[in-house]
Amino acid sequence: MKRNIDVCLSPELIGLYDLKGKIVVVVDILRATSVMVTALANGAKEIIPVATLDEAKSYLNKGFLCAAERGGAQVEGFPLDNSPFSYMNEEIKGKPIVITTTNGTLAITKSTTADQVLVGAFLNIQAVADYITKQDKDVIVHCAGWKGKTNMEDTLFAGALVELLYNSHNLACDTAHLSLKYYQSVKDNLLETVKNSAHAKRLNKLHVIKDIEFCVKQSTYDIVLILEGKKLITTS
Ligand SMILES: O=C(O)[C@H](CS(=O)(=O)O)OP(=O)(O)O
Repeated sequence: MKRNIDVCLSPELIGLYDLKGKIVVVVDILRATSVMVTALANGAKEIIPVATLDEAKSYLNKGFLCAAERGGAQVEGFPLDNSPFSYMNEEIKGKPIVITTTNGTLAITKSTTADQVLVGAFLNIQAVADYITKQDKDVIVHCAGWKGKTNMEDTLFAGALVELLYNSHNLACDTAHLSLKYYQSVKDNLLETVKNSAHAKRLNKLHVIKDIEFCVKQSTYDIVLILEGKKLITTS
């Protein structure tokens, strides 16, 4: 029997969805979930996503390696920022990393009533789709958006995942149709499309164009991130 896939376009709307018994895939392409996938693919032990700076500070005071970003910029006093390129070095290998960002970590903390919480990015989209097809569960893609608003790049990821799961999952509601059609209309020109997003323009002011180019690459990493308690780890 086919399962269902639905798309929630903002954390402000997640209360309208019943997450119980379902897999939720949280996505924040620019850049939180792309960073998390990159960090675990490059040897970090686990990611501890936290919603607030105060929580991150308490981990920092205990000696954890911490990343904090607000408004796209690294928060003073924290050693790591929100660029995937900061997670490709020896410093992170084998270590837990605490991350708080403007949108992505909030979406994760709002998803915890689900049966399973996965973290998705274009960087691991095929691995996420393959994992889901082996589970017998309905799926909700939870787009982190930007400060409660819908955004282009997370909606495009949702559409791409709907396309990959089209044969195993029914489209539960209109947002699944919308995101699929939107993705299919621009998928041959994904980078140029995302470069025109409001989020990319905000980040461009911070000179992170290479981050955007990296974050739209598909299936660079063959790993799946799953939330266990408060930690994101790779599934075995
Ligand atoms: O650093 C990022 O990529 C963004 C910054 S913001 O949304 O423009 O403030 O944070 P994220 O939580 O990864 O969307």
